[in-house]
Amino acid sequence: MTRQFHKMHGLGNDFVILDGRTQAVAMTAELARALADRQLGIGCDQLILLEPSTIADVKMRIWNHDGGEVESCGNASRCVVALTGAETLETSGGIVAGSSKGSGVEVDLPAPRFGWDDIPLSYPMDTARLPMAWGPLTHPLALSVGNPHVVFFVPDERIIELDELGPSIEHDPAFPDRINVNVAALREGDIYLRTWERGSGLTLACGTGACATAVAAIVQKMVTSPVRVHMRGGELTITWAPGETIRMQGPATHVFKGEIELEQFA
Ligand SMILES: N[C@@H](CCC[C@H](N)C(=O)O)C(=O)O
Repeated sequence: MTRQFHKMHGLGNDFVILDGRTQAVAMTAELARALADRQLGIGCDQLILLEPSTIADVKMRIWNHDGGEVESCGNASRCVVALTGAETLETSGGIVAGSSKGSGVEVDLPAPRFGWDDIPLSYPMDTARLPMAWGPLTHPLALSVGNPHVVFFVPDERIIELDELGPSIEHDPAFPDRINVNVAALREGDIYLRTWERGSGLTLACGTGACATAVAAIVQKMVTSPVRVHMRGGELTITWAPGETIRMQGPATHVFKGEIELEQFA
């Protein structure tokens, strides 16, 4: 039996979106991994499944490239708002509000939490194991914007070998559920960001990473809100003040829709 899917991206962070409200989709880690596979499946950073919700317009479930189901996805939130016209999304990381604005989409993520449950406020970094390029690290902050992020401010994000150290920080015992790793530099009042994503590796953009990094910079008075966050796939504008939800503004692109036989992956 074929299922319809949509291929979308937010600044090159790409998604396969299946609507489980109109067709039966029983998602598993194995099936998500198979669909996300860029050689053997459709290919994406995250697999998104829409389901009915009793507390929002739609429930959005998210699986990373490795098949792990996670709490939140900023770029996908904009894509789902653009695709469905939903104004509220239920995620396991909290309720996301959104609306299409002109050529872009604006979403509000839940207010951030600094150091939560058993996550330290500041990552207990053994800086001795960091290459010199990481420079004199300012306060690496761990925070949740629905999903977990650690943010390092470095002299120049472009020279950081994130594919080397990203995995070891992602899997550090300090983060029992693993973590998304952000390295950012400040230039002319803007943030320049690269993210090693939990379960998906280096991506062209990370919406929740942009939100977490902007919040970490604002709370340490390194920038003022609203702030532009530049990533390899493009830029987002983040607006936040302590105690508030986090507003993210940026594009959502529909690439194509297709059909696929899920049973082939059984
Ligand atoms: N790319 C997404 C984040 C997707 C989930 C993240 N990798 C995690 O494991 O929490 C975004 O745009 O926020």
